[in-house]
Amino acid sequence: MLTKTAEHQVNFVIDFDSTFTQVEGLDELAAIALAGNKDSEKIVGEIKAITDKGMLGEIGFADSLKARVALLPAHRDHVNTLIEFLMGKISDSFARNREFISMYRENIYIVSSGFKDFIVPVAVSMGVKEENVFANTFTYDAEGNIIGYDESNLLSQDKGKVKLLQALQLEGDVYAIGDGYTDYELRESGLANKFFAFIENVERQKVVEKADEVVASLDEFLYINGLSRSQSYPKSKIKVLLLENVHPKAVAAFKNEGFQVELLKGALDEEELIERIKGVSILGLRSKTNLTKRVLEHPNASRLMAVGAFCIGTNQIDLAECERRGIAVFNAPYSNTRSVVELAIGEMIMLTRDIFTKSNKMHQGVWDKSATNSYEIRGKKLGLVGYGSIGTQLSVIAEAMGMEVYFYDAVDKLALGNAKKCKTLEELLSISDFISMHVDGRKTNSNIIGEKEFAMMKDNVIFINLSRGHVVDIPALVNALKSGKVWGAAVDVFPYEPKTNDEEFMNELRSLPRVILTPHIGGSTEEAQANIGEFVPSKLLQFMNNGSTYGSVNFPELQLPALEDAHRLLHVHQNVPGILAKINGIFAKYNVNIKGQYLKTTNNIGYVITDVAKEYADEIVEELKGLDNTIKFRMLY
Ligand SMILES: NC(=O)c1ccc[n+]([C@@H]2O[C@H](COP(=O)([O-])OP(=O)(O)OC[C@H]3O[C@@H](n4cnc5c(N)ncnc54)[C@H](O)[C@@H]3O)[C@@H](O)[C@H]2O)c1
Ligand SMILES: O=C(O)[C@H](O)COP(=O)(O)O
Repeated sequence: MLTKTAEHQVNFVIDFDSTFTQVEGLDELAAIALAGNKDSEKIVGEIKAITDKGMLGEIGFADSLKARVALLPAHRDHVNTLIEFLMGKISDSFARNREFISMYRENIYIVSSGFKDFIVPVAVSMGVKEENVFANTFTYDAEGNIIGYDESNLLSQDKGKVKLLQALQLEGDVYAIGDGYTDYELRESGLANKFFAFIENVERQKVVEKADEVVASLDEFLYINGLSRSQSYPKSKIKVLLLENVHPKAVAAFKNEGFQVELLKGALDEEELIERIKGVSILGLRSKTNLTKRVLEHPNASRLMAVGAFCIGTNQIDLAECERRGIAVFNAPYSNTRSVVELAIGEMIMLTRDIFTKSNKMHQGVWDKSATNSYEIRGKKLGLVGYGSIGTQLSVIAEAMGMEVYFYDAVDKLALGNAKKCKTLEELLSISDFISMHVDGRKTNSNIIGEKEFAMMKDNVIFINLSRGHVVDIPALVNALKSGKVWGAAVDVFPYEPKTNDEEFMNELRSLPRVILTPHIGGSTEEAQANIGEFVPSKLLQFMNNGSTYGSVNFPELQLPALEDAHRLLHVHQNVPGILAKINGIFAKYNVNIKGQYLKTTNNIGYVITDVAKEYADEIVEELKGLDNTIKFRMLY
């Protein structure tokens, strides 16, 4: 059975504010009651400050409660509004673990120094027994205004939780879960066997220090205690490392799912990456961080499951090594295509009108009005090297602007519009007025444009490289510019690029006239980065949550159905004959009911996904993991 139960009776004493729900109920009640009041911010601030002091044990609880209620001009209607608000603020990990709550209903207690008036409806809606909710109660006047609270209630007193638990005399072990000092006091008093500091919503150092265990989600608590839960392995224990300042949307996407996320602004070199990849399961990078074999084979990278290239190019990643290790890689193949195309068009116009020279002169006070060496792009021949997503989109737009488009691609591509296919690179180079590079960054594309290729070009050609730096031999381009073979150039990518904005850009192209230099920003628009920040995490999350690999650049591609009332076992293995039979042999041996099974292979690896009934023997997992040629195994609940 995967669904384990505690071997002996355990009572779960759970705090409400900032634990069961994400917020402090009384603070929120104050904000609701004071909405529109000119002193609202001040009074709510005072109430919150007192709440915090109480949580940290810096003032006695009874004093803190009295002070806060005295500041609270609330009515019964405000309490009703608060209840509605709190229904939407149940902590994520509690919301997804209703099954645990119903399974352990008899032994789950909500013990709070808050108020039953709003706690009971919220807790009961989640399956908690009303009789098991212990909290204070407000007193109201005839008009429904809150005028105080029941001061005889143990929970309104100092050490109220301790007194209540003494009175309850629970049988069996007691595990206290909460974010406040008063929750720890249950452990200190000996009434609780263990105290779990719950930090999903708020982390208080003084409380964390006292904890037997610190849990970032209810799943983590359930995992530690071998209890039934919604996640096979708690996401709060899974590390996501995002590099190169990926869009905040990406950070939010992973945080919202409960992962541990770290974001670094710059790229990392090999040594730094080896250091930082320790314990990381999901890595996000852009074009500047190289994920090499050396990094991948280091023991620090042993937890790596998935990589997101938050860009188009994936030449910086050793895809084959990732595949060999069962690490799925995803990218954003179209999210910045348009941005690159727009930049290329803009640069062609700027160069052919020699705008930068004129603009620089103007800044020095020189008025040089003349049409000499200034041309339209209309009617000129544009030669595209690489006719993929960017090349084709540029082809269509350039043609709409009146250019004659030629292209050369390593594979046979259908021409769009009136574009003309060139059979050889030489043919394309010899007829084009503008040459724009849009090949991918595979190693064999190193220096595909060098002295020989520049020599084949027309005189006064305009040359653009927005693809990858190593595609063009820079000294050869410098010579071609100096000799006048190339009239002007726009270069966005370089064989070596600074790791961060703090590093100086060093390149022989610096200071040459009619050369537009940009810091690899072809894809750096707000639109493109926001698109990428949504697209890549969505692929990574699908892989993590459901096993789907659709869109992966190195893995067998599978679009899997949602997981319904089953456990999903994901097995990655070397692609040798007989593995599927062996896997199914294990299922047959343990008489497991298979609900669905999917298999896809590449030349090197196989990916088998099996959905099975929730009840089966734990030994199956061990046997599957132990099968010869297994690369990776994981399980989804
Ligand atoms: N400057 C930037 O910020 C920026 C932004 C996005 C993409 N890029 C770069 O642009 C590249 C192209 O992007 P894409 O989306 O069009 O990729 P793509 O894979 O759709 O197209 C690349 C095309 O180049 C062709 N090709 C590869 N090697 C070739 C060669 N030697 N000769 C002729 N054709 C060759 C391929 O067959 C393919 O059709 C990316 O791989 C990336 O490196 C740069
Ligand atoms: O491959 C890409 O998409 C571009 O080179 C952009 O890379 P970047 O995200 O590092 O700017």
